[in-house]
Amino acid sequence: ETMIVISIHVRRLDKMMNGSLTDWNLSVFTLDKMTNGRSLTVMAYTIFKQRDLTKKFNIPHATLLSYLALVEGHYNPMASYHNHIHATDVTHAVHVILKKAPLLDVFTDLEILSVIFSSIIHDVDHPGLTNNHLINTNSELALMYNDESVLENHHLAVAFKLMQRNQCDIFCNVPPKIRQRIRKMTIDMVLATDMSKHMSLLADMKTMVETKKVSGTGLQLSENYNERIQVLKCLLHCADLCNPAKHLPIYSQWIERVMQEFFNQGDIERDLGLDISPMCDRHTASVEKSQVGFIDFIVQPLWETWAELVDPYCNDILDEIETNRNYFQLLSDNNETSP
Ligand SMILES: CCc1cc(COc2cc(C(=O)Nc3c(Cl)cncc3Cl)ccc2OC)on1
Ligand SMILES: [Zn+2]
Ligand SMILES: [Zn+2]
Repeated sequence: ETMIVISIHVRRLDKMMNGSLTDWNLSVFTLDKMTNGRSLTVMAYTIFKQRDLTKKFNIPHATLLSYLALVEGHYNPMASYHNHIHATDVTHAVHVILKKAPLLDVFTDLEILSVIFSSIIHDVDHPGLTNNHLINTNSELALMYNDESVLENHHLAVAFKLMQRNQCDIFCNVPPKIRQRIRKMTIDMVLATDMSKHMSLLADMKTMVETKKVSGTGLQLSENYNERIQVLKCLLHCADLCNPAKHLPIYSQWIERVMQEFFNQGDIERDLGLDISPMCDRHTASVEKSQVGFIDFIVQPLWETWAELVDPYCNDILDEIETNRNYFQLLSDNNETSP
């Protein structure tokens, strides 16, 4: 599609979505159908406009549209989960979390630009395989990145490389020092989406909870970069893990997709005679059990710590997670009892 067609989509949807954009349970699947598979460009452009980021950072509209369309086109359509719709979902989640009362006026425009930019690009060109699989199969990517946060390093390299394309440097009018700060924050946040960093991220957040007095209104963050980036890393990580916090019809579609992706990897590992990765064997995996485990060990502890540190009022999210967890626990019990 030409830029004109996309900007027509954007303008038309901008009006429609204006109200619903901050709706936590907006269906990005419906949005993607409405935008002919351009939900990331439309979502991201609308958020940039609503937050006045194009004006604040002097981003030419055509450059923004070109870069967003280029990034969207570099998400892997063959990945059933880690495609451009996941990026739309995470970008939308970051936008909605940032709008919550305790976070209003906490972050600078630069930090808001950086975390929204990070969510847009955070999984670009994902192969639909895990880091461990890429390492165990001696892939080119693992070789390139010495087995360390292989995918996350790749997403970052691709995103910044694409910015060098003609008329795609969205930070062309940003002073070099500020560009450098955006780049540093983006690298730190996207590297922190590596699940192998989850436990240390959670531990650091719990430390912050211990030391941080959350004032009556919102989070009081110091000027210290490490403290501020810590919360931003967690924000993006929470958004990356927001599926179980959505209404069941939406959450179920993400389960379908992640299962398909994991099982596809398991099929490859079986064919190669490798050990099949956890939850990736379609012949033995229990979807219900793995979701209960995913919620109990990863998602609920993360969101509960987020609530303690930042948003004591995100009970609606914690309630949704618990409701979904109990639903899959029930399914799992029934599968046990009934033969
Ligand atoms: C049977 C396959 C299976 C796998 C799981 C775990 O479930 C999920 C896991 C993930 C999940 O692990 N996402 C992810 C993140 Cl946040 C960061 N880096 C890599 C990855 Cl893969 C995202 C969504 C899920 O369910 C909706 O539950 N069942
Ligand atoms: Zn990722
Ligand atoms: Zn992701």
